Amino acid sequence: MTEDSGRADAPAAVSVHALNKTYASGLVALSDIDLEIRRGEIFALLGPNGAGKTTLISIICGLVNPGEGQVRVNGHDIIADYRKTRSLIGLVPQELATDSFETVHNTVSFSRGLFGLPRNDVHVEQVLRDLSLWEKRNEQIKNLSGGMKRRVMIAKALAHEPEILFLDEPTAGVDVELRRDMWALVHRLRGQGVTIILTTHYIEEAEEMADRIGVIGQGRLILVDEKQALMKKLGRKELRLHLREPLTTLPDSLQARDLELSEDGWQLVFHYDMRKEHSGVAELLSELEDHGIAFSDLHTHQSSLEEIFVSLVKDKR
Ligand SMILES: Nc1ncnc2c1ncn2[C@@H]1O[C@H](COP(=O)(O)OP(=O)(O)OP(=O)(O)O)[C@@H](O)[C@H]1O
Repeated sequence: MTEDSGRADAPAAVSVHALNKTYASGLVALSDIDLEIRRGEIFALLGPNGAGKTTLISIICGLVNPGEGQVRVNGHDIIADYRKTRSLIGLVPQELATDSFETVHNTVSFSRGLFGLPRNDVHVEQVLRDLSLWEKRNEQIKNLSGGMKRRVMIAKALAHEPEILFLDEPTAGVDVELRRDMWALVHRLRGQGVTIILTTHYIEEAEEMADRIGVIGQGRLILVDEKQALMKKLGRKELRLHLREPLTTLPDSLQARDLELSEDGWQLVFHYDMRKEHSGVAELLSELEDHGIAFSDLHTHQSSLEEIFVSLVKDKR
């Protein structure tokens, strides 16, 4: 920890300004990203495959060259102060680095040395114990199961006591036990003041873990919000009623509801918040009955992540 951490005027853990990235192939992976990640928070970058999450965190971690724009880590520029910013960051990548003849303990201990830090067996032991790797400390990495290798990747990322930990798709293909251990570890680290940034394409994962969520789609940061506020926006469900007789217009008393009539007049679509105790569905159905509007079929539908992104992007325009 630096002496200025926790101060109200301390720089953000990560500050990204006007960042653009176009790969050599011509693919625009990031467009005009502005983002501030606060110290000590758990921030989830949520987006579908190919949205640009890995590109963004790889730039912050110094693994991919930024195109245009500025990225600062604890106030230090990632290019001008590369060594400094890299030493503040721990990264658990999506891909497993496999097949090492080195032992678990040495791998984690060497990783610390790569950042120019002195040996610290107490810290390494703590990290290995936290990740249930202590019993395996003398195993060669190549002999470990996939789950254990993933634990080693996390241990390596923590070896140099980073202030900011990046987890790229941390639970993709991970067993329940590791998932649980990982979340416990994340909460412990947060308790120590570590900033945690994770990428995910699961709303549930972002919901379970994060203080704030940034939604990214097609290289654009669509919105950044407190988890509670965002989950409210994402919790919309749709009820679709197929009518017995087509309607030409909605009765006046129904106009105020979040209700749409399809163009052909055969369907009514009602949007409601599944997180609210009173969805309004019962009232709607009884009002329809009062108006003599009968339906032959109904079904409900919860917006998929993809649709939510589409609607969020649309709302932005
Ligand atoms: N080295 C590269 N060269 C060219 N294009 C790339 C490169 N790396 C990624 N891309 C492309 O950039 C876009 C963003 O990829 P990125 O891996 O950042 O997305 P992501 O949100 O992390 O997706 P995923 O969850 O699938 O990892 C994708 O269209 C991807 O194909």
